[in-house]
Amino acid sequence: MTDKEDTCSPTGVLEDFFRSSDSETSSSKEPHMDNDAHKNPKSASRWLGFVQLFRTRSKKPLDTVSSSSILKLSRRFGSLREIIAPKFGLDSDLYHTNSPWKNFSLYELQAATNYFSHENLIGKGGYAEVYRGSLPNGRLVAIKKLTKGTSDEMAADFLSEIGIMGHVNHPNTAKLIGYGVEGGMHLVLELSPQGSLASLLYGSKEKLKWGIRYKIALGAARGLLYLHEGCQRRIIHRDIKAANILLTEDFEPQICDFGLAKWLPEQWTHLTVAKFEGTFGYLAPEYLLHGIVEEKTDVFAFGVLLLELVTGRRALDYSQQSLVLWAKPLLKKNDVRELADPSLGDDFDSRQLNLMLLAASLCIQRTSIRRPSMNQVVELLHGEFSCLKYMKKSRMPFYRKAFKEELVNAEAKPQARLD
Ligand SMILES: Nc1ncnc2c1ncn2[C@@H]1O[C@H](COP(=O)(O)OP(=O)(O)OP(=O)(O)O)[C@@H](O)[C@H]1O
Repeated sequence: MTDKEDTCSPTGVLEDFFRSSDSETSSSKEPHMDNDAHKNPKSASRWLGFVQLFRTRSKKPLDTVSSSSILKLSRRFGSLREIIAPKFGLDSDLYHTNSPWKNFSLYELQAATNYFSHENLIGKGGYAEVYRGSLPNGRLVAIKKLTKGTSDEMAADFLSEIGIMGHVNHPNTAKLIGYGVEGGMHLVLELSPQGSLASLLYGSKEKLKWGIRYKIALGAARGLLYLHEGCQRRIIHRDIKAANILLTEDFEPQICDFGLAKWLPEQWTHLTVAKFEGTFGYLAPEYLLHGIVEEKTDVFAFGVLLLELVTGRRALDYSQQSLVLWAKPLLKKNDVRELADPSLGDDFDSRQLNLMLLAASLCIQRTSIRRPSMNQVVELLHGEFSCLKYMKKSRMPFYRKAFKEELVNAEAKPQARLD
C-alpha cells in the first residue's frame, strides 16, 4: 500500500476519523458513545474544516501561510486541546488527567525565551530551532519553533507532532505542554535538562559513563516498544537517532521529534512511502530501496543507536563512513576491544556491553524479518534469552560463546518464543 490516501499520518487519520465520526453522529445510531463529539456534533466538522483549511493554506508559499492566518483558524475553530484531545478519545489517561495543552500567545513565548535570544537556543534540527524557556510559574520548557521546510512540511510536522505527542504517554517519550501559532508554529515541551544523547555523546568533553549508556539503551528500547505495541495504534517513529533521544535530569531517555511518525493500521504489514525522509546512517535497507516502513525499520535505527552508545562513534562520521559498515565485521568477530568506546577504558560492565552488541547485531540485519521485535530487544538487553530460537537462526557463534551458560539454560526451556 502507498500512503497516497494519507491514512497513516496523524493528519490523515484525524481527517478520516472525523469524517466517519461526522456520519456516525448524524445517523445518531450510537447513543452509548460518550465522547465530546457526540455531545457536540459540530466539533468534529469544525476540526475537519480546520485541517482542510490548514492544508489548503499551507499549499501557498510560506509567507502567505502567515501565522496570523493559522491563528485566525485556531480562533475560529477553538483550542487544539478542546478539539483534538476529546476527539482522539483513544487515550483515556490523556483525557482525564490534567495535561492541558496550553495555547501560548507570542508574547508569552517571547517572555519565556527572552525574545528567542541566542543564549536560549539549545538545539537546531533540520526543521526547527529549540529554545529554553521559563514560564511565569517557574516551569522550564523547551520551545520548538518550526523554521524550515516548505509550508506543507511545516504544517505536516506541526500536526504530526501535536497529534502524536498528545496521544502518547510514557516515561520514555517527550511531553507536550502546549503550542503557539502566533508568529510561527511552536510546540512547547517539557525541558529535558540534560539535552539530547547526541549532544552528550559528541558535544561534551565529559564522557558518558557506562551505567548511563546502558540505562539510556534500556529506556529508549522501552519507549520504542511502547510506541510499537503499547499505544492504541501502532506508531512508527521513522527518525530514531541520538539527536532525538532527550535526557531528563537523572538521564532517563525520552524519545522526541514525532514530525515523521506514522500510524500503521493493525491489519497492514507495512506502509510504502514515496517521499524519502529520515536521517542517513540510520536507514534500513528496505526503506532506502523500496520506501517500506514498519516496526522493523525503527528496529534497524535502534540497532544503530545501540552501536553509537557502545562505540561513541556517529552513525555517519565526518568522512561519511557508516557506523554499520564499520562495525559489522567487528561484530562478527565479537571484537569487543575494538568496538568499545576507547574513552571508557576498562570502565564498563562487559556483560551489559555484550548484551548491547548482541542486540545491535540482530537489529541491523539486512533482512527485516530476521530483526527482533522491540519486545525481544528489551528482553535481550535484560539478559533474557527466551528468543533463543530466533538467535540460533542468526548464526552468531561468537555470541553463543559469550553467553554459553544462559543459552544452554534457555534452550532447556520449552516455551522459548519466536518472532
Ligand atoms: N524538550 C527538549 N529539551 C531539551 N532539548 C530539546 C528538547 N527538544 C529538542 N531539544 C533539542 O533540540 C534539538 C532539535 O530538536 P528536534 O529534533 O525536535 O528538531 P527537528 O528540527 O525536528 O529535528 P530533525 O532534524 O531531527 O527533524 C534536539 O536534538 C535537542 O538537542
